[in-house]
Amino acid sequence: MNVTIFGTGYVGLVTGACLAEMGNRVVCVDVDEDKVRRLKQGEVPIFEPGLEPLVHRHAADGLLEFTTDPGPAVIRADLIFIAVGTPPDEDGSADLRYVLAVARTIGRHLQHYSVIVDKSTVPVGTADRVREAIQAELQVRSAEISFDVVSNPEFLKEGNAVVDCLRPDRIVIGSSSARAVEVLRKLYAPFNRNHDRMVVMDERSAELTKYAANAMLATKISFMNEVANIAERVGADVELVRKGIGSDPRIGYDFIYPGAGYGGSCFPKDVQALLRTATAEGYDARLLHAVETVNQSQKERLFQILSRHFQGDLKGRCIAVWGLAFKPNTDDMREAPSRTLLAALWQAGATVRAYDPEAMDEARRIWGERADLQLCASADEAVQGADALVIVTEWKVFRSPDFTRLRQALAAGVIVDGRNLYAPEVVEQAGLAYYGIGRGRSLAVSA
Ligand SMILES: NC(=O)c1ccc[n+]([C@@H]2O[C@H](COP(=O)([O-])OP(=O)(O)OC[C@H]3O[C@@H](n4cnc5c(N)ncnc54)[C@H](O)[C@@H]3O)[C@@H](O)[C@H]2O)c1
Ligand SMILES: O=c1ccn([C@@H]2O[C@H](COP(=O)(O)OP(=O)(O)O[C@H]3O[C@H](CO)[C@@H](O)[C@H](O)[C@H]3O)[C@@H](O)[C@H]2O)c(=O)[nH]1
Repeated sequence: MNVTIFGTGYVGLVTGACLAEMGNRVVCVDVDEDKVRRLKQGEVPIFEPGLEPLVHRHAADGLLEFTTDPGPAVIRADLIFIAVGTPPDEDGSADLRYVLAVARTIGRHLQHYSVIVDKSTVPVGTADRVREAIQAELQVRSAEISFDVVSNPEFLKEGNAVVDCLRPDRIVIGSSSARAVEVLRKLYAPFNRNHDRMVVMDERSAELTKYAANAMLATKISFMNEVANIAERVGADVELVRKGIGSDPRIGYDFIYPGAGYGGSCFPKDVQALLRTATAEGYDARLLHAVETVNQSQKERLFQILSRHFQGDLKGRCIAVWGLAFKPNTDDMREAPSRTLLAALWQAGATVRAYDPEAMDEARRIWGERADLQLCASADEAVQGADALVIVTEWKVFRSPDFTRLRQALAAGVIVDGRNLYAPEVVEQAGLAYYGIGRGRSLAVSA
């Protein structure tokens, strides 16, 4: 089928490459000229495992093209995906300006029936607004062209996006048009070979499904961070508690890892947007408030632990940081807990030596040159001459360091394990002070 995708970010580019992999002819449109130029030259602007080979393969066989020119891309399409950003507005609600700009562009160029598929995460009611925006442009042209707008939220995870897209748990389709659902059934048939993953519902329910999924996952994380904070106070180890509850299939092991708080481009903004939707409808979503509040204070935990260890005086201290990306296997630093930590360390007069396997360019882009930040070429280099080490992101390469060497490198001999990667007793045997998250066994809490 002829597919056009607006937006070549994590969702648009991955979707485009995966749909090309299934034999569709895909054109990706973006307003960012530099991004499109790089993509045309075969440069994939984001780090996402497995994406580069797919993009190269289908750019070479002609199934995947990139352009900044929306007109021909709209005219050729059986399906048009909207996969542009929906960042938080000033009050936390989703900013729909990019989605609606694409809708107007579609309306200006549409020539024949197409299915407009919204993949961006958008508040309930957006499908109606997209439909109205397209219709308004058609009226300006006095054009009578039928089209359908479908909500098809995306559930991929960064770092695993290609696998998630090729083998989705479910494909949620929100549409009241039988014709549009048929078109999507055909498009997604190769993804449905072993069992039908399509869940068809109305647009509003599909839009809410996306927020409900992210809010549920964020709730699990905040709940577990809350349990971790209780565990510290009562002298229990949350890692044992995690295993103890995860073995109950009703709870499960997924998304119950305590840590430095959730980050990324989705959970923080989507929890906030759902809260705003509820508030706008006169409902006080107390649970969502709590999820967000717990997360904000959890992002400050690593700094609090360091500050307590150094008795409130971090001025002139040098802190090594392993991991800057908001999670492993990505270079994305949007809302990353590392940013909260570094800001607090700088505010307290400390300097930072940081290393991340993939996010160094992004870190350079965000912070530029500063006297209080050394971006290091390796994990080893980051700890040389530092007083303490903080693990913020659980990259595999940080999982089994040589603690004896770390003891020699770290002047004050302190490890803050923000992801509970290590066994406290093993770290302590090397003569290091160990602090984890919710590991009451080794941490007497007074704060
Ligand atoms: N990143 C994820 O893991 C993920 C997963 C599921 C859903 N989502 C949702 O999908 C949407 C996109 O997220 P993303 O992370 O891919 O965003 P992104 O910021 O990485 O990419 C968005 C792209 O859209 C482009 N764009 C903006 N206006 C445009 C226009 N008028 N025409 C063409 N292109 C335009 C931007 O230049 C940018 O390249 C958001 O609503 C997000 O919440 C994201
Ligand atoms: O047990 C856990 C699991 C995750 N996290 C943190 O939660 C954040 C988000 O992680 P993850 O969900 O793996 O990454 P995203 O790429 O943000 O994916 C989420 O957001 C996407 C955008 O909406 C959705 O499509 C995905 O289904 C949803 O998992 C990260 O900071 C993680 O460190 C924890 O602290 N503990």
